Amino acid sequence: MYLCTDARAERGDLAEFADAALAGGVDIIQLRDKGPEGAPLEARQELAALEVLADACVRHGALLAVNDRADVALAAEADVLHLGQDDLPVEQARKVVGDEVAIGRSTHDVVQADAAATEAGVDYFCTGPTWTTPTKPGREAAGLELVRHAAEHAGHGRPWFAIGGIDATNLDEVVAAGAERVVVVRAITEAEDPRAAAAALRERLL
Ligand SMILES: Cc1ncc(COP(=O)(O)OP(=O)(O)O)c(N)n1
Ligand SMILES: Cc1nc(C(=O)O)sc1CCOP(=O)(O)O
Ligand SMILES: [Mg+2]
Repeated sequence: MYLCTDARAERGDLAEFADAALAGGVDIIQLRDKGPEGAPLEARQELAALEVLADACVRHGALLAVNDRADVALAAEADVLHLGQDDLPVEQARKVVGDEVAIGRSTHDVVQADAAATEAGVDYFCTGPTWTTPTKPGREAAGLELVRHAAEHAGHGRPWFAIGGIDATNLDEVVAAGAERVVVVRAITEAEDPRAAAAALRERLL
C-alpha cells in the first residue's frame, strides 16, 4: 500500500502522522505537496519534510518516494521517484538518479498503461484516477476498466497500483477488478485515526 501525503505544514504533525500511517501498514510513503495554490514547495522545504519522512521510513522499514523531481530524489536519498506523463521523461530521470532508485510512472489510459508496462527504466506504474477525486482536480476518471485492463493485459511482470478516489468504501471493487496494490491520499491523510484507516485498507489487500 502506497500513501501520498503533503508536508502537513498547517498541522505540524508530519512525523506523528507518518509513524501512524506506517504502523498501520503503509509500505511506501511519497511526499506530494503541491502547495496551497498548486505552487510546489521550495526545494529546501521539500528536503526538510523528506528528512522527517525518511526517518519514519527507517523506523518502520518502509520506502521513501519523491514526486516529480529527480534532483530532489537524489539529494534526499529516496528509494523511489514518481513521474507523471508531463514530468521528466524516464530516460532522462534515470540519468539523474542512477540505477538504485525505483522509478514509477502515472498512466491514465490503456495506451499509456501498455507503454509503462514495457518502457525501459520503469519499475512500476499507476492507473488512474479510478474515480474522480478532489486531490487531482480536472482529471477525468479512467474507471475500473483501466484497472481491469492492467490486471488482464498490462501488468504482467511489472508491479502496478490503482489510484484515485480509493477508500474503505470502494477498495473491494478495486480488488475485485484485479488490483493487488493501491495508492491513496485522503483515505489516510484526512482520517481522524490514520493508523486505523491504514490498517483497515491494508488488511483487505492481503
Ligand atoms: C504513486 C503516484 N501515482 C500517481 C501520481 C500522480 O502523478 P502525476 O500525474 O505526475 O501528478 P502529480 O502527483 O504530480 O500532481 C503520483 N504523484 N504518485
Ligand atoms: C495524485 C493522484 N494521481 C492520480 C492519477 O490518476 O494519476 S489520482 C491522484 C489523487 C489520489 O488522491 P485520493 O486518494 O485522495 O483520491
Ligand atoms: Mg507529477
